[in-house]
Amino acid sequence: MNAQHRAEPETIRDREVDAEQQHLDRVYRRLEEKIHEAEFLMDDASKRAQVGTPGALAERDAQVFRAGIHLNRLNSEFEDFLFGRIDLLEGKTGERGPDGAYTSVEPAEGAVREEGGEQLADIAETLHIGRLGVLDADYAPLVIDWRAPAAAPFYRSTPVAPGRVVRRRVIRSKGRRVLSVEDDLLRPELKARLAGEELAVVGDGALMAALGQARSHTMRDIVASIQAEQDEVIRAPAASVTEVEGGPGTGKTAVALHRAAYLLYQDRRRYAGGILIVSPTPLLVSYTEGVLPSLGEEGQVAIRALGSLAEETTGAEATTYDEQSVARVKGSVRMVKVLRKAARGALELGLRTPVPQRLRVVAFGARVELDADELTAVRQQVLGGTAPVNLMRPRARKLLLDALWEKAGARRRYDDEELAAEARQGFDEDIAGEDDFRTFLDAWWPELTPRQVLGAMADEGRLARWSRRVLRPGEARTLARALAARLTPQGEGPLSVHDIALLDELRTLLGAPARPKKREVDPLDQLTGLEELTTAADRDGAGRRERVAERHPQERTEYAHVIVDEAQDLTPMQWRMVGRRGRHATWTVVGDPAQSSWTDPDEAAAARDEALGKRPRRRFELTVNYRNPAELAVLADRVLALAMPGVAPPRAVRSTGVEPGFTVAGDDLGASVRESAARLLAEVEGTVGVVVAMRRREEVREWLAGLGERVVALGSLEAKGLEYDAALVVSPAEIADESPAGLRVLYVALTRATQRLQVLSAPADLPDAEGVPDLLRD
Ligand SMILES: Nc1ncnc2c1ncn2[C@@H]1O[C@H](COP(=O)(O)OP(=O)(O)OP(=O)(O)O)[C@@H](O)[C@H]1O
Repeated sequence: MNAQHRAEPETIRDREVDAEQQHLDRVYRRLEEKIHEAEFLMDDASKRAQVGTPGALAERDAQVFRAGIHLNRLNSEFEDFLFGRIDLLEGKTGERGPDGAYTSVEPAEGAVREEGGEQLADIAETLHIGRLGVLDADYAPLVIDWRAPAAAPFYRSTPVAPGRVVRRRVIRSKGRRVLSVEDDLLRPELKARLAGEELAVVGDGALMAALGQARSHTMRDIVASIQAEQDEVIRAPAASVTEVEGGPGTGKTAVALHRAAYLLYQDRRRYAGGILIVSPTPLLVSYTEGVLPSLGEEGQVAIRALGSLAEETTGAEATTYDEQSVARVKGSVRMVKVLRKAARGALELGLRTPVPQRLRVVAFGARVELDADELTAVRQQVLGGTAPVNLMRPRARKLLLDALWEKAGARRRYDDEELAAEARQGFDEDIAGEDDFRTFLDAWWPELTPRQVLGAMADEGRLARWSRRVLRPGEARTLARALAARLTPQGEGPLSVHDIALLDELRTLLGAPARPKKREVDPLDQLTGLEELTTAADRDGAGRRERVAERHPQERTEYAHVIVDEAQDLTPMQWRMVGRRGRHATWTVVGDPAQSSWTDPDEAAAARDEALGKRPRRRFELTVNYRNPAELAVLADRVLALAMPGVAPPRAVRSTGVEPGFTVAGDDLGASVRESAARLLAEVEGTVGVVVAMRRREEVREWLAGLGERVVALGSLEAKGLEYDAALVVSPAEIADESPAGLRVLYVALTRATQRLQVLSAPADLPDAEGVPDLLRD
C-alpha cells in the first residue's frame, strides 16, 4: 500500500478523529437499541414460562438461547468494533446491494471532471467497515461487515487499480473511543471533495503501524490491514481446491483463518457441516485459535493439531514426538500395507484370551470337531474378503457353521433340498446359540482395537513378518523398538504424533464399532436475532426458515471445508487421515515447500493429490514477508539458497536497522543460552522464542526456568508457524544435522523473529572470528 508522508496540522487530525468518533457514537447508540431489544426478548421469554404448556416452554428456551447468544456476541465485539472506512466516487450504475451500498466497482463516466488542468471529483459514498454489519433504523448501512462484498474494495483497491476508492482509512479504537486514524490516498492525482470540503488525509498508512507492534503469545487478526494479494485468497470461490504457497511470514496462516470466517459469513448454511483447520502442533493451535472468535465466528470451526485429529474416533491424543528416523517410517505410505497385515495377523495372537486351537460342538447327537488346520483354512477363507477385520466376524461365524455342517456329514442325510435348508437353519440356531460356540468365536475372532494392533507391532519378530518386502529390516527394527519403548503389548502408554495417523488408519482397517454420536448444536445457526444487524438477504424470512430446518445433530468426523495449514509438513499417512475427514469437502491448503520437514516430497505429493481428489485447483502465491525485517531476512535467505537452490525468497517490506547478533557459546551451553535469552528479554517488549534441536527440547526448559512467561523454549519442529519479537537460534549446525530435511527446518527457525534475531554457536557450527556460523556465512 502506498504510504503518504506528510505533516498535517494537529487540527486536521483532531477534526478527522472527531468525525469518526461521532460516527462510532451513532453505531453504539444503534447497538444499544439492539441490546435492549435482546434483553426485552429475554424478559418476554421468561414471562412465557408462566403459561407453562410444553410448547410455550420450548419456545421460551429457544428465545432465551437466541437472545443470550445475541447479547454475548454484541458485547464481545465491542472492542475494536469499527476499524475501516472508504470514500468512494459515484459508481457506474446506481444499483445497490443487499447491504445498502452501491455495487459498482468502476466509477461513473462523469465521476471525475477536468477543470483548469486539475482533476476534480466529489465523494458520492462513504462506507464504514467493521466486524459485523449494522443498519440504522431505516436500513441504511452504518457499518458494513468486513466479509460483505461491499467491503472488498477496502482490501482490494491499490493505487494501480483504485476502482471507485479515493481514500482508504484505518480507524483505531478502544471500546467506545476512537484513538487515531491512518489514511492511504489511492487516487492522489484527484482533488476530491466531501460534502463541499477538501478530502483530508491523515497519517502514514496502517500496515506498517500494525507490523511494528510487539507480539504476544496469541495471534492477532489482520482485518484492518489485509493486503490485496491476501484478499484474493480469502475471497476465492470455495467450489474448488484453493492452494496457497508463500514464504515465511507472508500471512498464510492469517489468510487461512480469515478465509474460514469469510466462508462462514458467505454461506453459513453450506458450512453448517463444519470447517476443519488442521495445524501441525498444539502450540500453533493455541497461538491461532483466539483469532476466530475475535472475527465473530465460533462453533462451526474446529482447529485441531495433527496429534489430536483422531480424538473423536480413536479417543487417542499424542503427547510425544518421535525421533526423525522413526517418524520417517511411521509417516511413509508403505505403512498402509504393514498395517493391513498387522490388523489381520493380530487376530491370531490371542491378545485378550488365548486363541483356541480346535472347535468342538455336539450335533446330531455326536461330537463334531474342527482341528487347527481346518480352523486355519476357514480363517484364510474369511480373510479373503475385503471388509474391515472386525466386521468380518459374521462371515467368520457363517463359514465356521458351514465347516461344521460339512464335517458332521449333514448334507448326506437330506435328499430333499427344502428339508436340508430347514435342517440347516435349525443346526445353525442350535450351534450358534451354545455358550461354548460363542466363547470360542470371541476368542478366535476377537474384536480388536487400533491400540491393541499397534501394541502388537512392538514385537520385532512379528513386525518383521508383517513388513516383509515393504520395510527394510533395519526400518522394521527401528519401528518395533520405538513402539516397545513406550507401549505395553496391549498398546497402552503415551502416543506420539505420528502414531495418531497409524491408529486412524487401523480404525478404518478394523472397522471400529459405531459410537453413540454427540449431539452438536450449532450456535451460529440460531442467531436469528442478529439478522437485523446484518444484511437484507439475511433478513429474508425464507432463509431463516431453512436455517431452522438445518438444526440437525452434526456428525463431525467429516467436514464441509478443510483448511490445512503448514501443508508441506504432512506425511503421507497424515494426508490419508486428513483426507478421510474431507471426502466430500472443498479445501484450502496453505504451505511453503521450502519449510518442509518431510524427507520424501514425492511420496507426500501423491498422498496429498489423493486426499484432495479430482476437484479443479486454483493456485495463489503470496510474495511479501510481513514478519521479518529485511536485515534478518537476508540471513534466512542464505540458508534457503542452500536448502532449495533457485527458490526465490519472499520480499521483506520492513526495515528496523537492527542487524542479527552472533555469539559463541562458552563451555556451559546452558548458561550461554540463558544469558542470551535474558539479554533479548531486556531488549524487546514482547515475546522471546528460543529454538534448539529437537533432542535438546527438555534441557532447554531447565536452562530457561525462572526467566518468566515472555520466553518460550521450542524444539526446532515446534517452531513452525509461530513468531516472537526476538528469536534465539541455538546451534544452527545441530538443527541442520538432525535430519535430511534439517536445512529447511533451520530456515524455519531463522524466520520466527519480528524484531531481533540472535544466533548462538556451538563448536559444531565452526564460527568465524565474528561468531558467524559456517552455515550462515555469505
Ligand atoms: N495484511 C497484514 N496486516 C498486518 N499484519 C499482517 C498481514 N499479513 C500478515 N501479517 C502478520 O505477519 C505475520 C506472519 O503471518 P503468518 O503467521 O500468517 O505467516 P505465514 O505465512 O503463515 O508464516 P509461516 O510460513 O512462517 O508460518 C503475522 O504476525 C501476521 O499477523
